[in-house]
Amino acid sequence: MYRTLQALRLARLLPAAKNPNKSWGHVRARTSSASFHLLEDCLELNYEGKPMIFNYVWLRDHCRSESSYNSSTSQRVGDTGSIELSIRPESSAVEDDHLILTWQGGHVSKYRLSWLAENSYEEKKQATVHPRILWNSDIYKNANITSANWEKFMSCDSELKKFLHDYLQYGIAFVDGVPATVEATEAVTQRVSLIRETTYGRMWSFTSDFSRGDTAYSQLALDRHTDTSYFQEPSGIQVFHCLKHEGTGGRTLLVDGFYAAEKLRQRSPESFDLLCRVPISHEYVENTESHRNHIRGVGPILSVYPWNNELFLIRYNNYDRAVINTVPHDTVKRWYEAHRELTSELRRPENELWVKLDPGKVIFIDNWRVLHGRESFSGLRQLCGCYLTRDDVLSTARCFSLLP
Ligand SMILES: C[N+](C)(C)CCCC[C@H](N)C(=O)O
Ligand SMILES: O=C(O)CCC(=O)C(=O)O
Ligand SMILES: [Fe+2]
Repeated sequence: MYRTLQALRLARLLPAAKNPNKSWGHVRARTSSASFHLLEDCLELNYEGKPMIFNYVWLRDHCRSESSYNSSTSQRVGDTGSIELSIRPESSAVEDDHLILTWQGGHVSKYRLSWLAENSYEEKKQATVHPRILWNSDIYKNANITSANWEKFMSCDSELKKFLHDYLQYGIAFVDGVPATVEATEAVTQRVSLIRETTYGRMWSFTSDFSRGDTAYSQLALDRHTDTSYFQEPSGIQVFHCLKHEGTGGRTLLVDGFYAAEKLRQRSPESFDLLCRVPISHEYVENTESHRNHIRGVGPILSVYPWNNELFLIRYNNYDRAVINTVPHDTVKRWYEAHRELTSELRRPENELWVKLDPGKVIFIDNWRVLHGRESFSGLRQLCGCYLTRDDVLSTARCFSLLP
């Protein structure tokens, strides 16, 4: 106890700013589980056995006092543009599980130690942003995930929460018993997110009538792919509801793109890195009597968060991939090798989940993760659906505490 107090006093007395030679020195404070010392431009904190470092500008910018932060709107009030970039605290202490810094000019900032720990880079780089269960066909089937029930889904938050939980884990989720109409399909999507209107409409309902300049509007088989890869930000969710099918074939193929990409990362890290680094264009060019579009988006096949290397997006659509003209010939050769390796993983039969979408069954597909395709078919087949925004489904999930 005595030593703790002494250390605290020492920490307060030593003005870090006026002590350049000793700036990284041994200004220490201890409570039962925390110690810290002041370095040249940052503070090193050891909390519950974990070391972490906070820059002084960062600390001033993240002050949670009323004049710096509005806790009822969770918005910053302080002006980051007027913080002295070489700012340093004049005194520092740890008291009651808080770090207390007094800045030049007298402003006092107080940070809960557990808040600092949760928000430290050291913590974030270890943590998974979006925990998931990667699957192949057996893994998915053995998990016995049940579909949500339309009636309950529309009225009961616990049914929606379970659905969202499954959707976040597997990147696909189903609602059963939905009336086979566009209106009911729209209603079911409104529980989850907002519709992303595109050139195909808000809600779309299509047959193989070639009404648009795209092979989706045919009876042909479609290999696994993600949709709207030609958007700078591909659509977050794909919703399908087969309203009618009088004929054969037409099953839906689903492949977990992240399962395949993680296999590639294990087998061939250089190929994985290359697919993360090389930007590729995708294009939607439509020139018919009724529709003219020329949409182009650029981005790598795989995207990972830079701080923890976690995958968050796969764009894979060989139909819509545009001319590659931004990559030198030697890199392009390596890129084709890496693309082939990923394609082989995606095409492994054990990774393919085939489902027949019958009227009543609405599927939600995470279009940033799970690829879809279809078997060729005969007869009249009417499919309706829409794209939904990704930010809003994640927001719904956070409101249920399903994501940090
Ligand atoms: C879903 N819906 C039929 C409306 C549009 C299909 C878009 C097809 C396009 N090749 C793509 O992959 O984005
Ligand atoms: O017809 C289908 O089942 C899906 C076609 C497709 O890939 C799409 O519309 O995005
Ligand atoms: Fe598609």
